[in-house]
Amino acid sequence: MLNMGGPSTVPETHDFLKNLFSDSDLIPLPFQSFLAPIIARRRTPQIEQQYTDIGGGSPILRYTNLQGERMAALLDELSPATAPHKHYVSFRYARPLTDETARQMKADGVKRAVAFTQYPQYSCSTTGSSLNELYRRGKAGEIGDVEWSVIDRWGTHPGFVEAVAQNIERALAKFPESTRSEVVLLFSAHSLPMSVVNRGDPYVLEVSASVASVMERLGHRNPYRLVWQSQVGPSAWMGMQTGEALKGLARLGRKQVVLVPIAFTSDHIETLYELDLEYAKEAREHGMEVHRAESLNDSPVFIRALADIAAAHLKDVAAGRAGYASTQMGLRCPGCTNATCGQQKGWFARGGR
Ligand SMILES: C=CC1=C(C)c2cc3[nH]c(cc4nc(cc5[nH]c(cc1n2)c(C)c5CCC(=O)O)C(CCC(=O)O)=C4C)c(C)c3C=C
Ligand code: FES
Ligand SMILES: [Fe+2]
Repeated sequence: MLNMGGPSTVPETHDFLKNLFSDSDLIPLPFQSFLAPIIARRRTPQIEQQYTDIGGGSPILRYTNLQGERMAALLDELSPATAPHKHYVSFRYARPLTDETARQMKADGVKRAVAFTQYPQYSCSTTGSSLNELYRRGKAGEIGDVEWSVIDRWGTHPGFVEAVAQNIERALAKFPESTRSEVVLLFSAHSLPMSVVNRGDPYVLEVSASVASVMERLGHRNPYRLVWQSQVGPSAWMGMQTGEALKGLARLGRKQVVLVPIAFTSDHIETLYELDLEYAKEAREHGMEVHRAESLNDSPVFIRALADIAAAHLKDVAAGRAGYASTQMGLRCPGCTNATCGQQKGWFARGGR
């Protein structure tokens, strides 16, 4: 289960940020190994405060383990031919990091594994970075003799769409029935720098496809927009920004809003801090009524979807109906200049050999 991870406790924040700013697949910096620790240290106090404000750390490891355990149990029923199943967590910036998981898998003698991204939509800055790291460890022999396949995206899977839709319906139910159909659904995803969008990264398109699927499932009973949050630094990022959108809606007199996190499956500072504590509070000051759809977290509908996605994948690969990775994963961004992307894709297409 691949994801970025988050500091489980506040004192882990610095290492998390240092790993994040050291990742040239996410943030290419000149003199990266020199600059990353400096930027991380400068940013640590502010981010530590945010993790303190949301209860002392990121819940992502707890939720990922819970999702993984329940998914594996369901998989034993859905796919007895490949049982028993076991989940491992591999985070890009927080423990358990890929090298730690690699050692564990090697010690356990794992022979067959699925690299299952936990980002619903594909970006080279997120899933791509995790796969590049896994490829480097695998190629160096750190994981042992494993046959790999990849689940690289699932942003329009009906089970995922259903789980998001149900959480939106629960948030909508908090509004009075008389005005409920006027509530604006504001889907919010982590933004991307325009430099990444403009090299042909698929994320913006895939997040849009998720939103379209969820709206279809909801029967288009409410107006909606997709907006983008959490940009960092001075460069141009994909917009419109979530905070600006809320202000604009207030100005237009559209004062009832459901905020929907659509690109991350468990709670993190971006939902709990940015959406709940910053934006929703500010919006209420503008006289708005804002409710947030819950993150998927331990949603049984979502966990069932994870198991369905994995079961279908295992069946397809075993039957030779699909390669080790999707056809979409085989295509590099037309503007990609990162040689590792090409090597990684070739390696996974051969089952990690
Ligand atoms: C799936 C969504 C995400 C994409 C796409 C993404 C791209 C991206 N992010 C940065 C820079 C930073 N991201 C930071 C934190 C962070 N990012 C995501 C998700 C996506 N990022 C999450 C869920 C989190 C937070 C973890 C949490 O617990 O909340 C940070 C660190 C925090 C900070 O310093 O503000 C940075 C920096 C870039 C440059 C990028 C695309 C290239
Ligand atoms: S940046 Fe997208 S494939 Fe390399
Ligand atoms: Fe980010």
